[in-house]
Amino acid sequence: MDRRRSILIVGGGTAGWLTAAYLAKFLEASGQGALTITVLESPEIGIIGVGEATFPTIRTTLQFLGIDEARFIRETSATFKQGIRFTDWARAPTDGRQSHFLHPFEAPLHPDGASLVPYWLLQDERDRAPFAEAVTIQARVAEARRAPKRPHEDAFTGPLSYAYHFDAAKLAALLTRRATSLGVRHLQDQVRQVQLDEHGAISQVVTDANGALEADLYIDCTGFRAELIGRALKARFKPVSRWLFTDRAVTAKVPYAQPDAPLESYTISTAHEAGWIWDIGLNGMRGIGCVYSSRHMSDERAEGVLRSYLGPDAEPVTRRIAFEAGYRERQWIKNCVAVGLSAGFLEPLESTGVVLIEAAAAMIAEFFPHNGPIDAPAARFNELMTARYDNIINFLKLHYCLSQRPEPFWLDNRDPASIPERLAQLLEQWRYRPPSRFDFNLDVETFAFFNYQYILYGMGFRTDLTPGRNDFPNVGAAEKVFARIRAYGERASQDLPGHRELIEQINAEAPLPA
Ligand SMILES: Cc1cc2nc3c(=O)[nH]c(=O)nc-3n(C[C@H](O)[C@H](O)[C@H](O)COP(=O)(O)OP(=O)(O)OC[C@H]3O[C@@H](n4cnc5c(N)ncnc54)[C@H](O)[C@@H]3O)c2cc1C
Repeated sequence: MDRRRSILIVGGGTAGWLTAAYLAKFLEASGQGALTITVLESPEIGIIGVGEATFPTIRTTLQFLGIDEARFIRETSATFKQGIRFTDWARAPTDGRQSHFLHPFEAPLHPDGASLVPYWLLQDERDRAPFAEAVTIQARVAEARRAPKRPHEDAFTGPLSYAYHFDAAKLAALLTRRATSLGVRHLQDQVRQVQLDEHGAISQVVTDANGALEADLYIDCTGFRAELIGRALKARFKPVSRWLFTDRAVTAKVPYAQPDAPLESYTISTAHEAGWIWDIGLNGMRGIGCVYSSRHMSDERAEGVLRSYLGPDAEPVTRRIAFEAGYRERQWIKNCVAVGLSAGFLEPLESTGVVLIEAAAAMIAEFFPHNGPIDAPAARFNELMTARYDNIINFLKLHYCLSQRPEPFWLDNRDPASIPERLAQLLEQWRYRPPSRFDFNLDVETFAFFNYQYILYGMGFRTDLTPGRNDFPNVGAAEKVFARIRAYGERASQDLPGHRELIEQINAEAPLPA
């Protein structure tokens, strides 16, 4: 067959434009430029416009797309993200005293192939350094409000791993420009009807202004509306609310109190009685959202929790978003594949929405059948994506089920019946040994063993190695490495530029020609 195959992407949020740009670039990069790709989006419906925090994979994706890092930072009001700081998750504040721990992106230092983790576990709990601070210099650097890189360093790389916080609407606009420059066709229109053929595949989508449109592959990026995969093809949605309870968010954007207010290079996640609050420092604005379980908290109470977090002087315009935690087990059916919120959404914790889009886009690009049945990759795609969702559920649940907070939401989260079986098995094993890379199948994981270690030991989980203490004889050598991490961390906190300073410097540079 020498006819060019065509792809119609319905939806122009992060999912639609990232997938479009990725496919266009991949096909160009691999010299197979024989496809037509169209994005159809409805300006009336608009995009969800949340999703401001990302995971380090985004650097590789943006670099692959050929987007200049400085331009990306300027055009999306982006800041650097070195991890997440969890406040009041392990226990509720007492007498106003809060507890916190950091989940940094940088893996624990692993000198000469030997893990430091057993040696940290065997230290005296009463006076050892917090886990993240003991095993990586990134904790000190982030807490000192330093950037993960210096201005002269190459794009998308630096001494420390990082992702970004950005304005989601501005990212969609930037991706639109990039995708169209790669040859993606852009239609602004609304799909009113999706027609199926006698085999149950999509035969055409009917739009207001462009009539009926046909393609070989339809990519559903219509967000929670799931117009193609859900409404037309009736792909079953698998709710996961028995494990993950949050289902609402009330969000606000607020200006900084002063132009030189501290700019954190981590997402602040503060637990409350029935969920948590995200606080994301963008350039010029803070994005804040209160995530909660409607079974445990009313909408009015959630708004009150958000307002008291913001303080008496803030007058935010708030927005309420309802979601149902879950995903579609069949995300690729016949000639339709879903990417983004139409495929599933768990909750905002640990910023997995955009990572799942990146994973799906990369898989569609590599699997794309240039000839033969268009649904040939469907079974494998569905297997890999659902495994990814299931594994993320385990990681998210870990944050909730280890908490010692006393409120009903947190007690319900500790109920063994609410803990997925695989996670319960792992937790049992981790009482006797720390998480290992062999616990996970990396092809279908978003989070590695060390991400689990940061959460476990940040939350105060105990892995008891004391009966086998003699199996870890290199205490002296380990202590020297801990001291080196401390010293390097202090030096890096002096040497690296301030986070706000670096963001301001990048924004002050002359923009590149378009
Ligand atoms: C409260 C909340 C917080 C989140 N926080 C994060 C986070 O911090 N990090 C992260 O990675 N992810 C986060 N996410 C997920 C993230 O927002 C999404 O993964 C991401 O924005 C992608 O959305 P989307 O493109 O699938 O959908 P949308 O942005 O909703 O886009 C849907 C598109 O489809 C179009 N459309 C719909 N129906 C039609 C039709 N009939 N005809 C034509 N066009 C149509 C719309 O116009 C729009 O262009 C969060 C999600 C929620 C709900």
